[in-house]
Amino acid sequence: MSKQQRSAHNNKNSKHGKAEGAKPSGPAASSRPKPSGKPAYSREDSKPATGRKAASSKERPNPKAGKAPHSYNQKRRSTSNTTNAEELKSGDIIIVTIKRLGINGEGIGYYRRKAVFIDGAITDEVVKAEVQEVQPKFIKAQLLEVEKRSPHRIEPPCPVFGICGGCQIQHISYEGQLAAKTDIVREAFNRYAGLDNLRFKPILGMEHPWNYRNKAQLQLKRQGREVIAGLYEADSHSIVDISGCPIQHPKVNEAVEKVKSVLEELRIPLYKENGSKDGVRTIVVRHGFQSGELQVTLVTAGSRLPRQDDFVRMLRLTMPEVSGIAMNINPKKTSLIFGERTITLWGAENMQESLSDLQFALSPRAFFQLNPQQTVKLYESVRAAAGLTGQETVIDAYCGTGTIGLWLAPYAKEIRGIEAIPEAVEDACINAQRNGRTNASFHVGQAEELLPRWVKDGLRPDVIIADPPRTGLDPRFLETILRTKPKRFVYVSCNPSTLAKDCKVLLDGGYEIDWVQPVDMFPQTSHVECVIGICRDDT
Ligand SMILES: C[S@@+](CC[C@H](N)C(=O)[O-])C[C@H]1O[C@@H](n2cnc3c(N)ncnc32)[C@H](O)[C@@H]1O
Repeated sequence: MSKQQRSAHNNKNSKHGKAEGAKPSGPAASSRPKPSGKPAYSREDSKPATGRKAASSKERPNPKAGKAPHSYNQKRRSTSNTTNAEELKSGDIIIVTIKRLGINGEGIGYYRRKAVFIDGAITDEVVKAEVQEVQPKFIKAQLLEVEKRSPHRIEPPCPVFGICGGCQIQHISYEGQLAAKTDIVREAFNRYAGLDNLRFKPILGMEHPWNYRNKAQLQLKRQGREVIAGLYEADSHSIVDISGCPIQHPKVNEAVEKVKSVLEELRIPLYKENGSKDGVRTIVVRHGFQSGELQVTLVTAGSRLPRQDDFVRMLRLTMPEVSGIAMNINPKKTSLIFGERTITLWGAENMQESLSDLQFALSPRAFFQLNPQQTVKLYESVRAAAGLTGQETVIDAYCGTGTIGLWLAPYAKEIRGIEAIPEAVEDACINAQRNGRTNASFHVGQAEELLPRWVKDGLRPDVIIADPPRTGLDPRFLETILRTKPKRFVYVSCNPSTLAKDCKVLLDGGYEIDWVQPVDMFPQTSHVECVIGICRDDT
């Protein structure tokens, strides 16, 4: 695939760098559910969807204990279940039966028909909780004591669970987590698309649901001489040290420690240290599970890294397996981790990794699924949903480094990928060539702009696949699907709310959902990935 074959289009408004983790990032959709017969709530959409959230109170109970951190009797104001929900005040004590888990892993029950959100409570438990916030449509309460315990309640193994915002449901057995995630998806379709009879395939879980993350993306602070790398505590900007994080691969943890020690040793300034606007903001480490390679990227606020040569020399000595060291410059204060400019400080511009028998080049800013073991299951589900015969023209929208398109290329006539990040498209083109996928091309652009343009120029895709960030599909993209009427549409999503809302638009436009396949890409967190096969018969 030559560079000339790529589209020149490169829109400045791309959601660069938003894709970590849990495809991680970007706010969840802000639209509110329409009033229904059920008690309404919309908090799940008002929370930032970093995927790394937990209970918000400073005086947070440890959800594993099922006991209050302070005496419940001392705080008691009212345990009456006869108080009107409107009359409740902060500090009141209520007893709630938990009906299900919400999208952020919180227990949801009802008090006088008003939804109550309680972090750390589990479905079917009866809990005592202290009211923290009373809003017109919901109540937020803090777990004090578990009166009736779920058989799925377990001791969370991580010492910072409940403080670090990374995992939300370590206190639930893995079996319970899988069931809860399926319920979260069902509830989203029920609430946002009015569908309660969809065919759900059993969720695809992991045999060992730990050490699965191939990438760490950590904020930095200095404590004395020591550099601390971690995640933000939920609802705050205080950084929690996550050394030895049990969902990250040990090689990733080890690499983070080494980068920290070099930053410490060389006293390289961190962002905002001593009032400076320069310095290192974030460290990003990615590990190739198959290749064994390690890619280290420092995200800096300024365009110069103090003691850059010493940093490279020392890091290579400490970490001989490092394959590339890069610096990404992000001068702006936004929720995006990466800025637009990346400079290779040493080694390879992109890291090598493989999935099954496919080889991939990955540049620092390009998205790659965080859980390689589950990615193979995810992509096989996409293949099943696409129903290819070898004759189809397939659009791989939001294609990243071309992974889905290249997975499907042997089963289709032509693959055309669209991706907003130029480096990821360069990677995808290299990947197509390296894997001999001559029927695949990849193009820089916004999916909602490039697809309509291609359709205007006469393209009639048979199958469209979309794997957007958490924000879901742009209305222009949905409108193009409805106008173009591909036989099949495959939606890969990490946000059940936006997924269900977008599917509703397609269903109203004549499509039908074949099945829903939940895939657990992020064990111990409340996130759930889904592949949905959607089709129409009138084309
Ligand atoms: C969840 S990732 C999926 C990547 C790929 N399908 C995979 O499995 O690795 C979403 C991708 O969409 C890209 N993206 C975000 N907004 C976009 C837009 N409006 N148009 C095209 N690509 C976009 C991101 O850069 C990211 O690479």
